[in-house]
Formats: sequence, structure tokens, C-alpha cells
Amino acid sequence: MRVALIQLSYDDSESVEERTSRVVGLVREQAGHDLVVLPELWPMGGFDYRAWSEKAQTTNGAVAQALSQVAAEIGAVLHGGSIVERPSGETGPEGKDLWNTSLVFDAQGELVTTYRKIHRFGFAGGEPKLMEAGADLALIDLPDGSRAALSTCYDLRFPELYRAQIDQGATAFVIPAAWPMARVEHWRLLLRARAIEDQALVIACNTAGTHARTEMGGHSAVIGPGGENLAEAGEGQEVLSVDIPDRLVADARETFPVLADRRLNQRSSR
Ligand SMILES: O=C(O)CCC(=O)C(=O)O
Repeated sequence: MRVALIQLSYDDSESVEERTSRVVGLVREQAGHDLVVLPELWPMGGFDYRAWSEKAQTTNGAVAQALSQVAAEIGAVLHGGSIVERPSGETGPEGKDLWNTSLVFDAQGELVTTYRKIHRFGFAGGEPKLMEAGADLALIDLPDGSRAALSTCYDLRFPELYRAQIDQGATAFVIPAAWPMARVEHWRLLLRARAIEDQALVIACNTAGTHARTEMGGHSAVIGPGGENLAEAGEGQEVLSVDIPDRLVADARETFPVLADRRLNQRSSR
């Protein structure tokens, strides 16, 4: 399976429409890949809290439609990163109407899965103040037959989420992010930790550039189930193109079957 991660750089100068058209062009250039991945909240700005409400869209809005079209055009599964979602006529348990929602399109351009970020970042501000939390796990079948679980940025700090995902059959994690430079070493270390402890393929696409006065950390990466770096980006805009060997996770789990020794979960049998 050939995977492309588009580590997009942006600042405060583009409209949503301009950025969408730039991103569609970058996705189009990835024809020949089986899976293309974009970062978290790239259309609205990961840290541009003040613009979120005004820029929010539905999962059938202009951004989603542009992503659907380009996925079909290049015939690849497209993880479109996430958008600030305002569904029509829905509010959550806290009375808010925004979610941080990832969109996945199949190679025909159909929106096959959405994932609403479960762990909201910002403590008393940011996401918890403005958005509802997601409640559901989301998994997708990848073109090579493996099963990928979705999470977003700050979710990475909560290992129990990834354990729940492997209990649902996940062999890979796809993680879009807008992770700041200030804590980029946490990002790099936690990606490896999740790969090693869950013996899974980690496909993690971060943001570059500086927006809303926050410098993004870059260092998107593809990490194998033994913690091996299959590819890692630098700090600027960059596309990572990676060939994932067949049976990478299956072989790792067979030759070093540590997950079978878990005792504090339903699957423990020893
Ligand atoms: O956990 C972190 O340090 C960064 C998280 C974040 O930026 C996010 O979830 O948007």
C-alpha cells in the first residue's frame, strides 16, 4: 500500500476557499497512492478558535464536496483531515453545535466514515469551550485489507483509546493533527509509544507553518509496529510518500506476541 501524508503549511492569510483549492491541487498530485492523508482542521485553522463558528461546515459542505471529487478523480482513499462541523439541526449534550470531525472518502469519492474527536484540547478554553466531544470509535478498511482506527491530535495522549481500538480489530492508527512546535517531542515520542505498545502501524499527519500566533510542529510520520520510523517529515510543508510492506503488523504480532499477554481486558486468557 502506498500512502501519502500531506503536511500542509498555512498562515492566517488564506480564505477557506483559497486553502481548499490549494489542498485539492496537492491531493491531485498524489495520484498513484492508495491512501492520502491531510491534517486536522486545515480548512478552518487548528488554533484559530475565533473563526471556527463562522467557518464551520456540514459534512456535505463545500470542503467535503471538493475532497469527495478529488478522491474520486485520483481513485484513492482520502482521509481529509478534520473540519469544524456544524451539522444541521443537531446539538450535543452540552448544548453546543460544533464538533471536530474527520472525514474519510473512499476511492469513488463517497464519504464512508466520520470521526468526532473524543478528547477536546484547550482545558477551560478552545475545544471544550466551543465544541462537543465525540463519543464513538471509528474504524475503516484500508486498501491493503488492514483495519485502521481514527483519532485526532490530543487523543494521542490517551492510550486507553488505542487499546479500545485494537480490541475492535485495529492494526493501524491514522492520526491527523495540528500539534504545536512547543510540544513536538511529546508528539514524536507518543507516536512511537502507541505503535510499540499496540503493535500497530501509525500514520500521523501534522500541520506546518504558524497560524493564530501558534507555531506548528510538523514531523508527520509513518511508524511501524516495532517503533521503526518508515518516514518522518521535517518542520515545513512536505509530502511523505511511503510504501507499506504487506503483512508488516501481522508478522510483528506473530513473531513477538506481547498483546496475547494482556491480563486486564476481556481478551486475556492466560
Ligand atoms: O496535546 C498537545 O500538546 C496538543 C494537542 C492539540 O494541539 C490539539 O489537540 O489540537
